[in-house]
Amino acid sequence: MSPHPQHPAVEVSGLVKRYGSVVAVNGLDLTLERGTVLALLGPNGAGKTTTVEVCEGFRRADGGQVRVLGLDPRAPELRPRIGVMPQGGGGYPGVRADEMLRLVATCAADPLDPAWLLDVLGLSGVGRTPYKRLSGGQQQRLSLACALVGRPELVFLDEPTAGMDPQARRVVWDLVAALRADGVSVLLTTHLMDEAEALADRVVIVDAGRVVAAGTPAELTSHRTEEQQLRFRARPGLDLTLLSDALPEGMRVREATRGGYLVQGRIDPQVVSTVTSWCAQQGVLAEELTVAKRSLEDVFLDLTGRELRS
Ligand SMILES: Nc1ncnc2c1ncn2[C@@H]1O[C@H](COP(=O)(O)OP(=O)(O)OP(=O)(O)O)[C@@H](O)[C@H]1O
Repeated sequence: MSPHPQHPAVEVSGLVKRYGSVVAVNGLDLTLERGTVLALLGPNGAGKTTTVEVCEGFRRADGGQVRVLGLDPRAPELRPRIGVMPQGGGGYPGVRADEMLRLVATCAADPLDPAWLLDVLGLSGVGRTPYKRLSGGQQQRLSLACALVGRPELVFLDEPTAGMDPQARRVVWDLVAALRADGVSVLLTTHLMDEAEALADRVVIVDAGRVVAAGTPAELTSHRTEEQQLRFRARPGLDLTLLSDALPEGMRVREATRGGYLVQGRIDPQVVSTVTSWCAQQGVLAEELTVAKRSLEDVFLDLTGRELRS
């Protein structure tokens, strides 16, 4: 056995964080294994940023345990080993993009070449542009470059692709995949289900400061393996009582959006036939009929509800 067993990159247990009377994080547990990517998903105000900021050492926990690379998150020796991309940029308004990255690079023992990193992130053309004149997506990419230039073992990315166009998002996704391939551990927050599905080894869904589900994207979406969805479009307001009676017990049918119908349960060929025959009896053509398993977004909405958060 190794004399220095490797600790997980991040270990959080029973984390509690309050802001006055607001309980932002309420007994949250998560583990980020080394060399893997973990995505924290949750509605607005769920406590994702607060959790990440405690792990980064920027906020003090009110309760629970947090270890980062086996250390207290506020330990000074962690600074050169972690990279942080905060939500919403954080650069000095007048500093030029390349100056800012070079400045951060000087703090690292063995930094990446800033010019190369600017090029990888598609920022070479704006290297001389002051931070305040960069677009939101360019500021985000510069912030990511600053998080990575010191060759960290662990990076925290808070909504790394927020405000980016699809091309820039793709560059960031490729970069995160490359980091993982290099053995870097990544803890990211996102609202994008496709981002979590594409990048993360594990997804932790948080709501109201607590974990409501955790697993690989495949585990989360196949939690109820027999559960599938049949969707079709038809004229709005169809009376679904007869269809409901004709379907096997346990199947649910509803008009999920205006004219968009959803049948949930174990979808087999007989069910598809029942739905199309019923449509024929109603004299309607079922358009865009598809059968699919539950997506990560369906799991997320089932767990966290469909109403908007303030
Ligand atoms: N500095 C603060 N002072 C007071 N309350 C705060 C502060 N920061 C966050 N909160 C509150 O704590 C709760 C959790 O916020 P947090 O930013 O951690 O959530 P989040 O999941 O990151 O949300 P979002 O997806 O909108 O970024 C919210 O109710 C928020 O209003």
